[in-house]
Amino acid sequence: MHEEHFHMTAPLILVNLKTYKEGMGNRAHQIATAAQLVARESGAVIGIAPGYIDLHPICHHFAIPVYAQHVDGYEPGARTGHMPVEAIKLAGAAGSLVNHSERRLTLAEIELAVRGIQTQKLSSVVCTNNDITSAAAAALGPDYVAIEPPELIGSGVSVAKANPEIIRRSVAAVRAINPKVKILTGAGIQSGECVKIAIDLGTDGVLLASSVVKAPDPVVILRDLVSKL
Ligand SMILES: O=C[C@H](O)COP(=O)(O)O
Repeated sequence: MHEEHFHMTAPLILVNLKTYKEGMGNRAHQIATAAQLVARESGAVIGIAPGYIDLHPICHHFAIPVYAQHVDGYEPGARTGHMPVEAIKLAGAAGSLVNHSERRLTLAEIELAVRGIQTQKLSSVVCTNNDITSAAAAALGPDYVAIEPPELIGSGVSVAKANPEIIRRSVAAVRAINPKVKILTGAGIQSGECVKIAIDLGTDGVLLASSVVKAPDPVVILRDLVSKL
């Protein structure tokens, strides 16, 4: 999956399973099955970011981009409880989120993780909370910056509708620093309309979680999310 993913220009719908009970084990496989089905029938690029335990089996059973939720930039070696980039690559991951709002890192750690991901030729998605941190993240040259206002995460209120200004400002800030960096936005994304607003504001896709992970039938939500692409 790696090569196609790097060269893709289509918008990315990236579903983070977080540590929701509804996103673990069999349910992670159910969401991956739904993502693959909807991606195939729509032509959209739908990736998922499962927990580490589910990363390897999902990478090997599904032809969708699979991301780790976090990675450490350290070299493999005498460290305990860390996740080297080499480990997620061996598991088959396409890349990793870095600095998610629920897994914040120091600036030095973000830089180390982005370099490690680049060295392994995987895809990096650096999460940010506003336009200023988006500009700082863009200076590190990741594949994606994902702007998510923390107060809207998991709220059911869509950033695309509640705060389109922060998306606009972040797109401008990232483009001014490095126009090659792609942009995702997230927090409360739940429908095709949210995705359309995000794309129309100049982003390259969305990062979302609860609306898909907690849905009784993830296929229904995923079909709606890609309906206006
Ligand atoms: O990683 C995903 C984001 O934190 C958004 O979460 P949410 O879609 O539940 O608001």
